Amino acid sequence: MRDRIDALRELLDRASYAYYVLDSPVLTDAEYDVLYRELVDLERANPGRITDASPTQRVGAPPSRLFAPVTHTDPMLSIDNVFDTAELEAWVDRLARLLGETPDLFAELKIDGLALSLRYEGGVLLQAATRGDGRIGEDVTANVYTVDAVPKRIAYQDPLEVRGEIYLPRSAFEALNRDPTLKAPFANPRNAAAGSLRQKDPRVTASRGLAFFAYQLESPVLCSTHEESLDYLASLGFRIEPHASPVLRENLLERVQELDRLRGKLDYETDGVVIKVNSLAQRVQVGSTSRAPRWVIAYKFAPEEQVTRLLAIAISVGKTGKITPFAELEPVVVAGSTVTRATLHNAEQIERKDVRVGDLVVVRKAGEIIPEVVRPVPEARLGELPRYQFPTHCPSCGSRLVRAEEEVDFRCPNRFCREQLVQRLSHFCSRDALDIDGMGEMRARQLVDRDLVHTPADLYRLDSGQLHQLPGVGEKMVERLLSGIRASRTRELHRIVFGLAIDNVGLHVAQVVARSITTLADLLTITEDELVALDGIGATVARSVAGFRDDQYGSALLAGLIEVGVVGAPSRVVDTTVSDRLAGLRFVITGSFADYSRDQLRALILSHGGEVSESVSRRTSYLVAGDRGGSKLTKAAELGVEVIDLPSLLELAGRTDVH
Ligand SMILES: NC(=O)c1ccc[n+]([C@@H]2O[C@H](COP(=O)([O-])OP(=O)(O)OC[C@H]3O[C@@H](n4cnc5c(N)ncnc54)[C@H](O)[C@@H]3O)[C@@H](O)[C@H]2O)c1
Ligand SMILES: [Zn+2]
Repeated sequence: MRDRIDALRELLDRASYAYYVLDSPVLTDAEYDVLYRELVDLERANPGRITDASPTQRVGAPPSRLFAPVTHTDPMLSIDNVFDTAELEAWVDRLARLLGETPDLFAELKIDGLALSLRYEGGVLLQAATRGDGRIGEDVTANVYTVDAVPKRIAYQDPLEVRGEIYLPRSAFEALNRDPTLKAPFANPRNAAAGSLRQKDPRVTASRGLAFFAYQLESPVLCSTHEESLDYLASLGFRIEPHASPVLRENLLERVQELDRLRGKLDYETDGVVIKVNSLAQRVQVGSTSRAPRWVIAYKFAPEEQVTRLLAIAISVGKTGKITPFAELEPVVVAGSTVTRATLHNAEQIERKDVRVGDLVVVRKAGEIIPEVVRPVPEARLGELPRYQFPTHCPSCGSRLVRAEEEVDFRCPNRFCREQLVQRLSHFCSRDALDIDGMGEMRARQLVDRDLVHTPADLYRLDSGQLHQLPGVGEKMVERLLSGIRASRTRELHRIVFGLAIDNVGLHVAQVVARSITTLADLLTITEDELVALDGIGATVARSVAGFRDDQYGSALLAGLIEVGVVGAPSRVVDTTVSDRLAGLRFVITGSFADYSRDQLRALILSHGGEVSESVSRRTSYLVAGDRGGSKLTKAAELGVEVIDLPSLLELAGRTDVH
C-alpha cells in the first residue's frame, strides 16, 4: 500500500528534480525542508523502511545529459541541517564527545547558490563541475571560464581542487528578471544562478554576472586548519566571503545571531550559517556518513515563511461590515513568533489559490506585518479534500452577506450587527481615535453583550453602577473608564471623525475633513460638493462621508454624540511631510494590497510631497496597481500612463516599508 512514506519520497524526488535539474522549483525551500524533516522522522520510527533510494540517503539529483559527466575524486556531499540553537548545541556536544575535547570551530555564511568544483593543473583551470548527485557532476568548464570571479590561472603548479559557491548577486538577479527576453522570471537568485550556469551557450552565462566565493581547499597538504587554507586560497586570488571567521564555542550562538542580522544588508542571498570544525586533523577523526560529513552543520535561518496545517477557516466581521476570512493553524514558529492564525484576505483569494481545510499551507510573516496564508501545498494533499465553501450569512447576526460589483470583499449589510457594533465601539475608543483608556475590544464586547451600549454615543450615558456589573471591573477601573470617557468629549476633531468608522475614511482623510469644519455638527450640513472640493478628497470618499451622514445609523450617531456633548476641539495642524521625493508627481491608486490599506498608501504619498487623485487622466504620473485593479488599468493603458506596483512606489519614496 502506498503510504505517507512513499508519498513523501515521491514528492521530494519530484521536487528535487525540478530544483536541481530543471532549475525551476515546485516547492519553496521551507516547504521542502518541512516535508524532508517529516520523512526523516518517519524513517527513524520505522528503520526497516530505510532504503538507499530514499531522498534522505542521497545527495542532489543525477546530472543532466546536457553536459559531459565528471566523476568527483572525493564525493561532493550535502550538509546536515539544524533549525534552532538547541539542535546546534546538541551537534557541538556530540562532536565534543566523539573527539574527547571541544572542537575548534569556524563559522561562515551559507551562500544560496550552487556548489562548484574547480580543478587546476600546471597553474591553469582545467575543469569546472557541478555537484550533480555528489558522485557524478556536470562539466561546465566553458561556462565557468566566463565568470570573472573564478581565477583562470593560479601561482601553484601541482594538481589542486578548490570548491566554493557560484551565485548570482541580488542586483544581478533583479536586473536579469527585468530582462524582457527572458521566457519566465526566476523564482530566486539560487535558481537564477543554476539556470545561468547550466546554459548550452557560454555567451549567455557570460552575460548574467555570476560571482564566486571559495570555501574549501581539497587535499590541503599545506595547511593544518581550515582558516589557513582559506588564507592560502585568498593569496592565490580566490574571493573568500568576508565574514568567515573562527569562533569559540562559547561565542557560537551570538555569532550566528550576528550573521543573521547582517544578512539583509548583503548583495547576495544567504540561508544560514555553516559551522565547520577548524582543525583538519579533527575532521579526519570524525569522518562522514554517505550523505554528509560529520564535521560540518548548517544552521538554517528562521524563514519568513513556514509550512503548517490548516485546521479550519473562520470569518471575522469588521467595523464597516467587511468580512475577512482567516485561517486557524496548527501552531508554527515563523520569523521568531508562534503563529496560530493568519489572514486569508478574501473569498476571491481562497478560491483562486484553492486553499482547502486540511491542506499544508505556506504561512508568511515579515517584520510587523500580520501573518498571511500565501498558498496551499496541493502536492502534499493526500486524498481528496472538499473545496472550501465561503459562508453565505453573517456569523454574528445571520444577515445574508453581500458583495458589490468590482469589490473583493463580502460585507454584512446590517449596520446594527452586534459584531460590527463591538468593532466600531473599540475602534471609537482606540488610540488614534478618542483614546479612551481601558476600553479595548474585550470591554466593548462586554458592554454590547449586556445591552448597555448600542452606539458610541451610549458610552457617555454610562454610570458607575452599570460599569460595576462588568466582569473584572473594580472601583479603580470604574473611575478610570469614567474619567477617560469624560475627557474624550474634547478630543481633537479629526480623531472623532476618524473614530466614526466611515468607509474609506482613514486618519489622513479625517484630518482633511476636520480642517474644514469647526464643530462636529458641521458634518451634518457639509455637502458632497464641498467635500470633493477639499484637497486630497475624491468622489469616492466624499460619497462615503455624505452617505454615512445620510443613513439611519450615521445620522443617529452624529445626533447622539452632539446631544451628549461630544464637541471636539480644533485639530492641531500637524505637518506630516517626511520628504519631498514625490513632489510634483500625481498618483492614482487602484486594486487591493495584501498588507496595506489604500488609505495608508495615500498617506505615504502625501507625506513625501506627492499628490493623489481619484481618476486616471493625462496628468497622472503613475497608476499604483495592486490585486484586481479594474477599469483604471485600461484607462492608464489608453492614455499611456505608467503602471507601477507597491515595491516600485516604495522605491520612489525611498522607503522599504509603508510605515
Ligand atoms: N525547493 C525545492 O524544491 C528543493 C528541492 C531540493 C532541495 N532544496 C533545498 O536544498 C537543500 C538541500 O540541498 P543540499 O543537499 O544542497 O544541501 P544544502 O544546500 O542545505 O547544503 C549544502 C550546500 O551548501 C552550499 N554552501 C553554501 N555556502 C557554503 C559554505 N560556506 N560552506 C560549505 N557549503 C556551502 C554548498 O553548495 C553545499 O553543497 C534543502 O534544505 C532545500 O532547502 C529545495
Ligand atoms: Zn452581521
